[in-house]
Amino acid sequence: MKNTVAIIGLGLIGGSLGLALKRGNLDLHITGFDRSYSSADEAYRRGIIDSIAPSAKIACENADFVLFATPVNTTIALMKEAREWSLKEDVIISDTGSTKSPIMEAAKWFTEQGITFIGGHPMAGSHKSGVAAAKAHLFENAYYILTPLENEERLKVDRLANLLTATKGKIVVLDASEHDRMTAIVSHFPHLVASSLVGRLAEQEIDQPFVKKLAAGGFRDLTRIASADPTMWRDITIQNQTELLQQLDGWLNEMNRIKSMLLANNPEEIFDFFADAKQYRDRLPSTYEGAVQGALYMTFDLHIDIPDHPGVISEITKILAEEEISLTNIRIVETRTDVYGILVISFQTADDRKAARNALSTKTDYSMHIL
Ligand SMILES: NC(=O)c1ccc[n+]([C@@H]2O[C@H](COP(=O)([O-])OP(=O)(O)OC[C@H]3O[C@@H](n4cnc5c(N)ncnc54)[C@H](O)[C@@H]3O)[C@@H](O)[C@H]2O)c1
Ligand SMILES: O=C(O)C(=O)C[C@]1(C(=O)O)C=C[C@@H](O)C=C1
Repeated sequence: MKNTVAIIGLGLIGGSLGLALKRGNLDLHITGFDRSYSSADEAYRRGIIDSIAPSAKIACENADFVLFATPVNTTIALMKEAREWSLKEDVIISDTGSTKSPIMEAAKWFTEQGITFIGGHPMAGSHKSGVAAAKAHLFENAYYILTPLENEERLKVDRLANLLTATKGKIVVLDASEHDRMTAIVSHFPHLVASSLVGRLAEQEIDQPFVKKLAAGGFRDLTRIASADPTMWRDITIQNQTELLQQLDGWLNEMNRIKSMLLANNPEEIFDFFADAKQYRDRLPSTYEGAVQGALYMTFDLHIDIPDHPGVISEITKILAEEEISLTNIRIVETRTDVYGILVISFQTADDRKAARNALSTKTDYSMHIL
């Protein structure tokens, strides 16, 4: 008999999970519920789910796997409602939330009843939200973190991991509090900084209306994530308050250090500050090898969001050849940075890159990004 998977919340992440599970060709029936009927309907029409459930309760009561993909405070509220539901005895419940400790705290009730809840968090996403942005390959090569409670049976974790192999993510098991401490520095705190930088620009614009027109590559790269969904980030910020306060203290110390550096205006000290950051940043595992060139050799990179199959590269290079656009480098990125693109093509000029982007957007459906 087919296993039934219930996905609650059919936005970017729930939709992408549904697509990945479908692509995995597992013998599954996927049912979905979203409080927005139009999202559920779109998910059904795109083949992300096989049926629309009339409520979260009905979706979950028939399910072998439940995946909550709602904003994290909503997930906790739904987990509380689920205490009244008649779930299957051997159901495995998981979530996709960006925070884990409060969710695993709420999960203890399920464990006490003999019901399995294993926290989950795919470390890939976007500033875009909603089912329209869902992609089957969103999680490919990304870390997919699982946070089982201490006494969780290994077999249950394996069953969930087995289901999630369809995402082609790299499954790792972490302790929930360790997870929250790490995501605070690599994801949650940067989000606060990005949004506050945007706030600073908005403030300055009052006196200098022209300033926002000057916000070019640097500002845009650094603040892309500030365009993400405020409900999702409100909930993450509330749930990871303690770690964020720790990060903020560290940041304030760092800003004071920078202030002293600016006051001293010592060229060597300022050079070392930038050089140390560059050295570390260039060595991050997600930094594209070869993307950082010497100052005399500038390249124009196009990041293309592609599924993981070999024909794609020849399809793309064929289009570029037909258009007589030369490329200087092409590489596949094993791990991602802040987009889900995995193919990076470099061009000698901005015009070549523009022409390539135009040609590829006419002839393919792949999303493209210039970082
Ligand atoms: N966006 C990312 O980059 C990203 C990455 C990894 C994990 N996450 C986590 O995944 C979860 C979902 O994020 P997303 O980006 O898919 O958000 P999203 O806004 O794209 O989707 C959330 C969906 O949940 C639905 N929803 C809200 N309340 C509901 C309720 N009570 N019942 C049923 N449906 C409800 C919304 O209508 C929406 O369709 C969040 O917990 C987030 O922290 C997000
Ligand atoms: O790429 C982005 O826009 C994201 O914000 C994705 C991102 C991240 O911070 O890396 C955001 C939240 C998730 O929990 C995981 C991934």
